[in-house]
Amino acid sequence: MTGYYTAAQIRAAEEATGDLLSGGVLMVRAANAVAGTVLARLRRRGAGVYGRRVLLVVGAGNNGGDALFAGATLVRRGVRVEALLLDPDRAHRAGLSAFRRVGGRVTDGVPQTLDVAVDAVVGLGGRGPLRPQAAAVFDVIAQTGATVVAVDLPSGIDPDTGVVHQPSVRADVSVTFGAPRLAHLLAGPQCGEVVVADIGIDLPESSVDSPSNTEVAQWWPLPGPHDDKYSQGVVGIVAGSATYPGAAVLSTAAAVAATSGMTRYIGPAAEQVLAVCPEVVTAAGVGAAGRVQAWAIGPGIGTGDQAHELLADVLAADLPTLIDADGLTVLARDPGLLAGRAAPTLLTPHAGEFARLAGADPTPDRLTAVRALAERMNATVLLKGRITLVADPDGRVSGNDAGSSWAATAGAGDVLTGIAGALLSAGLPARAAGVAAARVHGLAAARASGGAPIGASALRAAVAPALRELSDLRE
Ligand SMILES: NC(=O)C1=CN([C@@H]2O[C@H](COP(=O)(O)OP(=O)(O)OC[C@H]3O[C@@H](n4cnc5c(N)ncnc54)[C@H](O)[C@@H]3O)[C@@H](O)[C@H]2O)[C@@H](O)CC1
Ligand SMILES: Nc1ncnc2c1ncn2[C@@H]1O[C@H](COP(=O)(O)OP(=O)(O)O)[C@@H](O)[C@H]1O
Ligand SMILES: [K+]
Repeated sequence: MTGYYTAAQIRAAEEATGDLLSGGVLMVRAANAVAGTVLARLRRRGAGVYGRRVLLVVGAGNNGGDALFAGATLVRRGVRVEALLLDPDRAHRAGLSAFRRVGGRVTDGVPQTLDVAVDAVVGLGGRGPLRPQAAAVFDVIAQTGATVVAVDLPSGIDPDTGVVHQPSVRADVSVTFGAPRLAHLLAGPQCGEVVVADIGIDLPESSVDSPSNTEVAQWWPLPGPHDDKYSQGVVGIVAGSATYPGAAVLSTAAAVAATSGMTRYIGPAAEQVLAVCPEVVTAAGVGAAGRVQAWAIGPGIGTGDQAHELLADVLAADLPTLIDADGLTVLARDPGLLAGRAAPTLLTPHAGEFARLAGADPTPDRLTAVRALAERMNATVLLKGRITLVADPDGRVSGNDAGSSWAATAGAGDVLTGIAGALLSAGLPARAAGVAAARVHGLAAARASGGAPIGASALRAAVAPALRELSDLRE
């Protein structure tokens, strides 16, 4: 599990090292990591590092200090390094003299040919957008095609909320120290590859995490020698309508693909569902469904009285329940439906449904917003998007970066509902079910796409190949 930290947590851990911080040892370690990352990127762009060109864009704080010490190391390796000081009077003193001592040059402009640009404008101390002077520098850098290495995190991104201010730096790689910051999850696509360097600081367990693929693979329920169709979880899907039969097909078929065991379907699209998945067991209503270990309700059910009645029936069963799409719209009008529930509830809104439930848009600070709604609803809330965030009422959050945005297509949410519902029925806790489903959903989207746009049916069809790939990681 990778934990993500606030700036205050990182600063506290640095301070706890005492002499290592005050004596500059931490900064030397950080600088070594920056130099190592720059050298690796220079090698990736072509043979040798001697004579290659690197520009350090240096701000007024310790973030700039990291880059100047790294620059000194690079100069000693024969790299042609120049430093552009945004605020020369406030540049890190010791760093600047170390850089100058070995022959590092200070410059006023961006060289025309450049291999790597180092963003050391601001790190944990950054507030607000990139100022105009720095923004103009990075505009010119973009034209050189240089690889952008961010020290700690790209400047212009809030370390704790991941808010990407405009303008801000977009990095190819971010090299950070001790542990990733919240921004590396919340603004993942802006950070590029994240390299975490050990600088010898200790951190407590984080309340925000993201599982590795191996962890997701270990959690995933697979049939064992003593399993039968009931022991692995039966999920009941309530979805679809005469207007939206597709939602029923996508969510039910996704549940069938996600786990073994049994999938039941309740709704008016039984014929269409059976045409795609003859293994699904259909029933006339929630009460007539027979044995079910978890419910997933909402895609395409409509928002009228009948949908309300269905949701009330499902919730009254007090089994683990996922509520999505129209189910969320109904719930937003009558949040009392959740009263008295003991079983886990997983709400899976996109931004619009979130706003209906919370009364306000989840942006810009999605982490705070999803935590607040989970606490208020006393339910686990999965906020969809490129970065999916799954919050428990106690404030713990698991996140997933889909890695690409091919899943941003109509019906993809129905597929997520089926996958997560199946995991709930297998007994996974709501937050784990949500984040594991989001991970496989993202992998399936990337796999189905291969660079071309896809529809939700293709995404659903790629769930099995994605799971096959994951199962290779099981120990
Ligand atoms: N203190 C240490 O020994 C260590 C510090 N580390 C580095 O130090 C960084 C934190 O250093 P600081 O606390 O000095 O803070 P930063 O260097 O991140 O930024 C602080 C400076 O930037 C200015 N600033 C804030 N927002 C700005 C904006 N949008 N545009 C332009 N300027 C802005 C502030 O006025 C302040 O002068 C970390 O991110 C990390 O890179 C690491 O080297 C580990 C050890
Ligand atoms: N930009 C994006 N990148 C990756 N995944 C995304 C992106 N936008 C949405 N998704 C994912 O795709 C699905 C879309 O769900 P939803 O908005 O409910 O669509 P629908 O209701 O049409 O099925 C969710 O799983 C969501 O997390
Ligand atoms: K930076």
